Amino acid sequence: MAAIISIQDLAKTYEGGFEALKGVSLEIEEGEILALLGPNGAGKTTLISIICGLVSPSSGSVSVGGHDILHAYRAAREMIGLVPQEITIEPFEKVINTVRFSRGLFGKRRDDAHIEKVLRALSLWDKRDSRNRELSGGMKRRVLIAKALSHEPRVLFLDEPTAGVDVTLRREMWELVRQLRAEGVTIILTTHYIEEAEEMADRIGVIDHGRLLLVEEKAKLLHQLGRKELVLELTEPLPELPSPLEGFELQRSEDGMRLVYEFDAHAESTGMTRLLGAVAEAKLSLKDLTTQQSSLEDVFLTLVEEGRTGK
Ligand SMILES: Nc1ncnc2c1ncn2[C@@H]1O[C@H](COP(=O)(O)OP(=O)(O)OP(=O)(O)O)[C@@H](O)[C@H]1O
Repeated sequence: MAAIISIQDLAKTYEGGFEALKGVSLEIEEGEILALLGPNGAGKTTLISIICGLVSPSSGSVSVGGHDILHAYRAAREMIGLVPQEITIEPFEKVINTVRFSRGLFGKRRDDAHIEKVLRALSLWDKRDSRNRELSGGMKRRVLIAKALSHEPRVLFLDEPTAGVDVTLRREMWELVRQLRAEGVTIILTTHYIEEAEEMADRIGVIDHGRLLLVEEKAKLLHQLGRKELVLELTEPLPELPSPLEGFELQRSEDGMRLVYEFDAHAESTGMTRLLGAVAEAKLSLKDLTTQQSSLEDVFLTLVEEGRTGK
């Protein structure tokens, strides 16, 4: 797949000297769903805002569909729909006019059929003649999405789409995002919710302190997460591995009181039965036996921690 967004060595230092982005390079492929994960203040919104032309970069370059965001701003911006974090809609305007107007801003001719399709997809059609201020918070959020889709963008940015949104609306949004992807729209979402990234994304990027720490296929990350550990706590210290256990890749703790066996939880054969047979043969006395699985959350925290300590 070809890259629809190409980000090269992007940096941003805000007035006052704060470095919000420190050299981010990233290729976003056409048709993918990319989730950007990161703690508060990591630089996610700054990154999105630069791509959408709301914040100017200090250095580096970005192109959208081959259009440079500085030199061909209009062409680049036209390809993008942005759903911002904060609700910004005219309170007294009717829903349908809000969405129509957004389309007009991009110089696109009026297309009521498209506006109807978008409003229906977001369960807003029945509310089309309501004033924005009469809507619930969740519905206002849908109006933001409808606005972002009004000009048929090829790339959709969702900045914290489901923050403060109830479970039903969250599910509906996920469904909508999938539909859009099926239509070929590229989607970039920022989130604090690891489960959201897990549920939705094709690739996951982790960002912290203005740096992109990792971008990885979700399937690969989940595979790594499929690694489990079996921990054997012994009643007595083991000075060395007894011969029945030699064929296994076991880690022995320094004090000799623990053995750790790593295995792939998805594999057909985990080797655990054989291992436990060998443990019995070696006549080891066990105090406890546990399995642990690292979650995406663990991986995320480890990465952020490593990124901070510069490992
Ligand atoms: N206009 C600004 N002037 C100065 N500093 C700013 C400005 N906008 C953002 N920052 C700082 O840049 C850093 C990154 O902010 P940004 O909003 O990009 O983070 P984020 O990852 O989107 O965080 P959150 O998850 O909280 O939305 C923060 O420390 C923030 O205080």
